[in-house]
Amino acid sequence: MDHVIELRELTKTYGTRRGLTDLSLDVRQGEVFGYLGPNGAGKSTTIRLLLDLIRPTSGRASVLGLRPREDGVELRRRVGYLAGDFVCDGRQNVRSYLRFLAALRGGVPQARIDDLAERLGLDQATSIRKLSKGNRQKVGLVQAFMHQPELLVLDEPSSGLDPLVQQTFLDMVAEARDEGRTVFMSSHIMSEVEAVADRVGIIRDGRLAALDTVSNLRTGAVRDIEVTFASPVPPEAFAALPGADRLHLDQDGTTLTGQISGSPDALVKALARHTVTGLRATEPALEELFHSYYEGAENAPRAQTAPAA
Ligand SMILES: Nc1ncnc2c1ncn2[C@@H]1O[C@H](COP(=O)(O)OP(=O)(O)OP(=O)(O)O)[C@@H](O)[C@H]1O
Repeated sequence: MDHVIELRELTKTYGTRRGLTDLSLDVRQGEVFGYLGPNGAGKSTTIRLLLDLIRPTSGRASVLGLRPREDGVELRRRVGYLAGDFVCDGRQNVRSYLRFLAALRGGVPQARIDDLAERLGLDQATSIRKLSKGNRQKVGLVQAFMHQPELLVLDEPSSGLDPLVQQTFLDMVAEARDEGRTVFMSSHIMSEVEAVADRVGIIRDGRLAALDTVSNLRTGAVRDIEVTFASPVPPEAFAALPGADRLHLDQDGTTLTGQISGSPDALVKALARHTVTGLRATEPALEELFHSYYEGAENAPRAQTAPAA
């Protein structure tokens, strides 16, 4: 099975409201797939459809080769799911709550639960009822990871976690991938998706606005550049470069500024014919790409500051 998740023209309407429109998407075995989008874009709708928590208006979904509707029981056994609105309640403490969930999943070694709880800094002696939001989220993470599922489906998994715990979570995701598991995670936090995802899907208004690797998404982006030369260079030196139609050489011929879109390869080769004394170029962060995609797909992804060199 190459594709752990296959979505075909998946559409979900809520009365007259459109949750998701014609979504087709494949998630490959063993990859971490980051699913990004602003509030109300349709991320949770997609995730709920995967797990048969809601049913599509049209289109179809296949998860681990199974059909969410018909094979729900098997699917839940093989998937680790963290809901965006994960709630846990009850009089028991964290340890007995997790043991209860572990039993539902056919048993999980206590050492595995203890290890995850310890890494996340979750005190299992605390009463579920008294947990803070962040600690409830940790319970949600432990229950999603503990049975070592083939597929992890995580809706806003970092919500409420402090930065150190967020890092631990990212380590857990990377380890899951190293073990051959697949992770589908929605997020608002670009830096975490950038740090861990192999591919990214950007959803806007219920439609897929972009789907690619982080590096390919960046390739189409615009970089700001500034280059200084030891001696004047002729204006025609950079006139015919692909993607470099917005470059400007100053009157002295020693400073080149402007923007370049796509691969910087041709520019680098043209620069190599001269003595370069300074070079500043921006590396567009996923965050800027993301904002440009959901603010208006017609705008080219645009980099901001943060010198790359
Ligand atoms: N039960 C529902 N009834 C009516 N409309 C709904 C329902 N659930 C979602 N929607 C609508 O569907 C659209 C997509 O919502 P969804 O919750 O999937 O977005 P999201 O990307 O997960 O957003 P967020 O980041 O805010 O959780 C929104 O316009 C939302 O108002």
